Amino acid sequence: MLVVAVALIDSDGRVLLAQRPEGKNLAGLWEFPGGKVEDGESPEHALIRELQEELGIGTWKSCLAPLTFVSHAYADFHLLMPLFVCRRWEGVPINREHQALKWVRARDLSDYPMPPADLPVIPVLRDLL
Ligand SMILES: Nc1nc2c([nH]c(=O)n2[C@@H]2O[C@H](COP(=O)(O)OP(=O)(O)OP(=O)(O)O)[C@@H](O)[C@H]2O)c(=O)[nH]1
Ligand SMILES: [Mg+2]
Repeated sequence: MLVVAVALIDSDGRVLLAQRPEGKNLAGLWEFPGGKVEDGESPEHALIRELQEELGIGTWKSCLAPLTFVSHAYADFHLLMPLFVCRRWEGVPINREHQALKWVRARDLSDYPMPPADLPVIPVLRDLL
């Protein structure tokens, strides 16, 4: 499964985490906004679409910088997830689909339970920030 996600970074160097909705797999865990890449979509286009759907913000391909990727074997599928960094967008993120949104400092990321696939990303973000 190809999923694209983003670390949105604000002007204070905090990262936006979003709590997965009730009823979805991994409900309650804190994830990076994003979602599945649909047929015929580029990863960047899928991410721009998901940011609009999930957070009501707009951004541009030129503002998406590749950071790392995740490759993780879940019991029922293998997740391949490119993770972009984005520091410029228009609008203010609003919570349209998640249980909660939270701006988190890099050193505090481990206080928020994340999907197992995401754990290797934490030190990468700490180094970046
Ligand atoms: N968005 C996102 N998905 C993640 C992360 N880590 C991780 O394991 N995933 C997995 O990636 C898969 C797809 O995510 P998703 O549920 O957000 O997909 P989506 O937005 O397209 O939702 P939908 O299928 O309900 O329309 C899920 O199985 C989810 O558990 C993460 O940090 N961000
Ligand atoms: Mg999603």
